[in-house]
Amino acid sequence: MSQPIVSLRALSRRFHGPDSPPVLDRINLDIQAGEFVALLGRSGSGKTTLLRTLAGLDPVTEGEAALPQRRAVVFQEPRLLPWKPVWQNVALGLAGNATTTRQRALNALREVELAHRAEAWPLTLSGGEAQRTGLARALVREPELLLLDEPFASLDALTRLRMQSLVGELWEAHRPAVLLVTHDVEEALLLASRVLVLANGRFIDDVAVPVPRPRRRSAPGFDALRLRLLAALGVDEDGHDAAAKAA
Ligand SMILES: Nc1ncnc2c1ncn2[C@@H]1O[C@H](COP(=O)(O)OP(=O)(O)OP(=O)(O)O)[C@@H](O)[C@H]1O
Repeated sequence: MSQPIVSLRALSRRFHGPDSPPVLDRINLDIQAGEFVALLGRSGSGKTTLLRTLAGLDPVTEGEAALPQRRAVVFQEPRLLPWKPVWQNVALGLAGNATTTRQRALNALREVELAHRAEAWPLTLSGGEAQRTGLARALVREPELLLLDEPFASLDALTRLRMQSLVGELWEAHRPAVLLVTHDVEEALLLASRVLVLANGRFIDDVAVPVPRPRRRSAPGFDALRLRLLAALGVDEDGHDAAAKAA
């Protein structure tokens, strides 16, 4: 296999001094170019901390991290600058003259089906449009590693479904490596080539998803993977704590 573009070795993260319990505990992780990885875990398991480390937003103090140069993040909230129109938010920080950066921003907006809102003010966007702007702002940088931190969590169910398939299409078109942090087992299985489960700062499962694309929940094997991942998360199908039910 070729050289991974992300390589973490014995990476730990503590927030309260060298003797505090680690939030990430000697993590090893390789991500290959173009691989779509989903990261599942219960609340507080360290998912965002890991994503922030891969984004270079959190320092590496224990262990080693090799990361690609071009990385981009889409957060749960789009974090747009309200005083700049949509296209300028997308173009923010791009190198080049005004004409080419505008053109690049417009191309990215077209890819997320938002070219018609290029001149709009962020506060006039719907939640889904704002998130698509965030996605365009990430794509325009042509990232080798795209980090998605629960990007659909605050969207309504239908918009969420549409965004999921849009992200799948964009990944197929551009093939960045992706790390998608999510709470949603089905979302992970619809999008990722591989699903990791984090608990107490360690990976407790690492599952390949050999289901052909475009993925359907009814595809053979999908449900077995869903049940396996729910079991790893320790919840039953209705979201109840499996251990509590067994007791
Ligand atoms: N800057 C920080 N300072 C101190 N503690 C932190 C900091 N960031 C995260 N933590 C702690 O690290 C643990 C893991 O947090 P993290 O946000 O990575 O979890 P998560 O899996 O993303 O949770 P959620 O699904 O609820 O977003 C939590 O106990 C959290 O309180």
